[in-house]
Amino acid sequence: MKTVKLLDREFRVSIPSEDIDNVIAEMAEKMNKDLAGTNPLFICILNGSFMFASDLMKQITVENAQITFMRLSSYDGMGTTGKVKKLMGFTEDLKDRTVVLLEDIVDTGITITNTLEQIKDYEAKEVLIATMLFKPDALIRDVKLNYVGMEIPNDFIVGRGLDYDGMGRNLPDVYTVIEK
Ligand SMILES: O=P(O)(O)OC[C@H]1O[C@H](OP(=O)(O)OP(=O)(O)O)[C@H](O)[C@@H]1O
Ligand code: HPA
Repeated sequence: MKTVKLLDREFRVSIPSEDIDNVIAEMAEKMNKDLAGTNPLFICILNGSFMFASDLMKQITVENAQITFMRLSSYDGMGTTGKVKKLMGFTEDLKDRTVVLLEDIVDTGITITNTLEQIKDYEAKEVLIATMLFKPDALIRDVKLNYVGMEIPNDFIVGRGLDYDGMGRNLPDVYTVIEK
């Protein structure tokens, strides 16, 4: 079993990199069809989404697609603080645009619903949500996800952009914590 130690915790591979590559390719294919002619603005929610956004955007062929970034943070160690801090905003005008929020993971749903709230006043034409991973059993907010790469169990994971106290974002595979 492939494992990795990060700080005080051990993790085991739970989703190989190729499986994630495949679901991202499927998401891109679907978006290329759905979003044709919309001049979409993708918003990558940093930090965790940097790798997903990069892998996805290389496969987006929609004409006039754009990407921008915002940085939010709510996790401390392995748990949500329940409070979403905005650390960096964006300057683009969203008015009358098709906006696609890019998330590495929707877990409790607190971050994504908070983001929707934050951009409500920008009067986008529509706001779609694309997430690489989704934990349905952890969700405590009512939110519609338009593109979901993979549904996963409610366990703490790292890799592919996701971190444990800043560690493990660079791992291409996804790892699940081994409970002590
Ligand atoms: O659905 P939720 O329970 O809100 O969890 C999802 C959010 O948690 C992570 O961000 P985090 O706050 O850890 O910041 P990071 O992206 O910088 O790691 C992840 O990137 C999502 O944005
Ligand atoms: O399982 C997770 N791992 C790392 N970061 C996260 N942010 C939400 N859920 C997770």
